[in-house]
Amino acid sequence: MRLDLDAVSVTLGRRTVVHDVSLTVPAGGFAALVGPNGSGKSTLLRTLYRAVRPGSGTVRLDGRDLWSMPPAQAARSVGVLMQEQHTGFEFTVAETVALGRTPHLGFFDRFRREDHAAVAEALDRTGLAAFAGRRVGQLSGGERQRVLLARALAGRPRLLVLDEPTNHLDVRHQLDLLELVRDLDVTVLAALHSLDLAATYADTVAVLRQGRLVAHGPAADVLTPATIGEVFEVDATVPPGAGAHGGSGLVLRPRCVCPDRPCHWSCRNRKGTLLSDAR
Ligand SMILES: Nc1ncnc2c1ncn2[C@@H]1O[C@H](COP(=O)(O)OP(=O)(O)OP(=O)(O)O)[C@@H](O)[C@H]1O
Repeated sequence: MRLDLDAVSVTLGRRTVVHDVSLTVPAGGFAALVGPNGSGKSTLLRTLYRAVRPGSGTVRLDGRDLWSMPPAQAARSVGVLMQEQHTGFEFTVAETVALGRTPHLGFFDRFRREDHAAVAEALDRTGLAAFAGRRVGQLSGGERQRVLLARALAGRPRLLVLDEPTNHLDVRHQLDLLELVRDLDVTVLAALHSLDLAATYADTVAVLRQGRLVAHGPAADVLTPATIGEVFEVDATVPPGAGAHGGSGLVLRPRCVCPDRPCHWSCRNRKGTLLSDAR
């Protein structure tokens, strides 16, 4: 399913936090969304699962306006793994994953064979089949994250929206999750904080800064020292040979931007100047 964002802007309260973002992810493509804290990644993703309506611009799935679709059709098309998503701790893993079938069921419908099959497949793909009868409240944070991914997959979405999906996961499970996502026959837009994971797994990387899209393209073109240094306000270098085995190859160090504007808290700490001294 092709995803097109066309000049999407979002205003929250009185502040416009996403400005005129246009980008396309082709059917089956995997785009990573990177940017500093507060740059608007989650807000942009929320427009894709109809949690926040754009103030202007359109979101289209295979050419159809997502916000004009019946809600159930939109819910069937888009699977979501949000940051800090809550689950009923008393439910078992299988019951939680089964909730992913809700958009496919009418109010009085019982589970059909295809619903059971979708749940079993999602449990299997995420390595949770052995956990099916465990209560979600008895799982670790990382295991719960996998349950939420399985719930999203159980809906057999055609667009998967992931907001920091590797939160809580150890390094092995971060790689497992992104390998799984990359190999799905699904279009993916994922906010990621790790530039290395974005470079390794995504087909393209979109960079947001203060709500504006500043670059979108293959990682090698986008994750350059100049762009990343400017957007994240860090010193970025690529040592010779770095990146040859995957990842961005970037080595990042904090940068002092004090001459341009009030001293950032981290460089103030490095210089040993306390906030109270600076006032
Ligand atoms: N409900 C809200 N009302 C007003 N402003 C909000 C609201 N939610 C978020 N914001 C602001 O919108 C901006 C973008 O937030 P958003 O969560 O989209 O950023 P982000 O890039 O996902 O950040 P992070 O990397 O920290 O998760 C931030 O400045 C945030 O303070």
